[in-house]
Amino acid sequence: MTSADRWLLPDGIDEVLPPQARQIEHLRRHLLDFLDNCGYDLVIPPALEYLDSLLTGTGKDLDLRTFKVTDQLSGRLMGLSADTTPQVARIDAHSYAQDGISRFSYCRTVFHAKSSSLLASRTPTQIGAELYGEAGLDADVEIISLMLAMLEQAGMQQVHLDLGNVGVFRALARQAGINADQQTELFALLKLKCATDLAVWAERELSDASMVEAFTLLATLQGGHEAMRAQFARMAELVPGAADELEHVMKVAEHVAKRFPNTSMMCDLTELRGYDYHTGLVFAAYVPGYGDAIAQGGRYDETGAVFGRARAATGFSADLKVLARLGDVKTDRKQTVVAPSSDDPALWQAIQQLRSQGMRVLVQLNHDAVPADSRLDYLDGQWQLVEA
Ligand SMILES: N[C@@H](Cc1c[nH]c[nH+]1)C(=O)O
Repeated sequence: MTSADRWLLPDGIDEVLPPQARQIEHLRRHLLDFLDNCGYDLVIPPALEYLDSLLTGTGKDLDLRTFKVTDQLSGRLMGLSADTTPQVARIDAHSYAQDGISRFSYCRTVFHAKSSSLLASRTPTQIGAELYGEAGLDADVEIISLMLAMLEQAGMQQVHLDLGNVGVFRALARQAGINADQQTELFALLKLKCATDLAVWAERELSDASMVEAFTLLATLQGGHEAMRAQFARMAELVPGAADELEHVMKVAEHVAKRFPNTSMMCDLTELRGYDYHTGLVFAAYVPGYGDAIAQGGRYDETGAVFGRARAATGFSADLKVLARLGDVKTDRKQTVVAPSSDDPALWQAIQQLRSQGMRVLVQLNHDAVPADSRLDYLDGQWQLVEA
């Protein structure tokens, strides 16, 4: 290993330097205060825990994304948390199981063995909120509104919202009786958003003509919610099990549009992004010039069940570092004071007092040229602030 190699960071792993680190920290405090003002209680789940508890009930995609290590103490396999949501679900179901509605927020580093996209860091700072105990429209509208309001607080402009519903796909798959392998193939085709390939697949794999029509229709369910009405109605006729979920997407879209008239919005039922644990309405926010979602979330009503308490659940997450970069957060420049190096206890007292008032005070060391707004000088028998 050459000395140059020793300083190499692994792919997708970054270090944050001044002044970006200060901006990120400023934004973290601001957004957590905002989430607190909205009634969300901060939780800090462990970064490392036994793999069983970390991955129980979450699905294969999170497993593939999780770094694994052996615990030298117990010999058991542990994992570095790749996503805070299942851990918060466990807190809600088990460690902090309250009656009624629970609201939690979080902000911490998570670790991805495999990054979620070419743009994404393998150590994102995941910030988000989760809401438990309410299955209805109000909870979905609350959490999407909270996500959009938080993005506003982070300085995001021209946010676009995508609404999808994995429940529609699941209801369709159930009715058509397709197996797990066929579902995987379908997922891949829907991700490519190629209606012709999907139609060919449906003709080949399905005998029931109404199911062929339903799958072909699914590939076209993308557009403004008003424009989608007729297609949604046809889909509900073909797949009665999806009718409630379709109606739900429409209602959520109407409510969110009233609160955020300037946010462009699109329903996209071909969008099956998200983790395996999502069960219903899913959503993602985008801004121009950035190819990935800047925040995403959805319903995951089943996750708490494996921890002993199935609860209605919805939430969202974002990467704080991405928000800080795209939102161009302005941090106030603190007034900087330079003080001489001296063992006078009165100088030490004066320095501490200025620091407690929020000023940045540096003690000048040898050859240290500090750009400062003012300096501490000994004048008329006391330490005084003088313009630099
Ligand atoms: N944790 C999910 C988003 C989410 C939060 N709550 C529900 N879903 C993600 O990072 O994609």
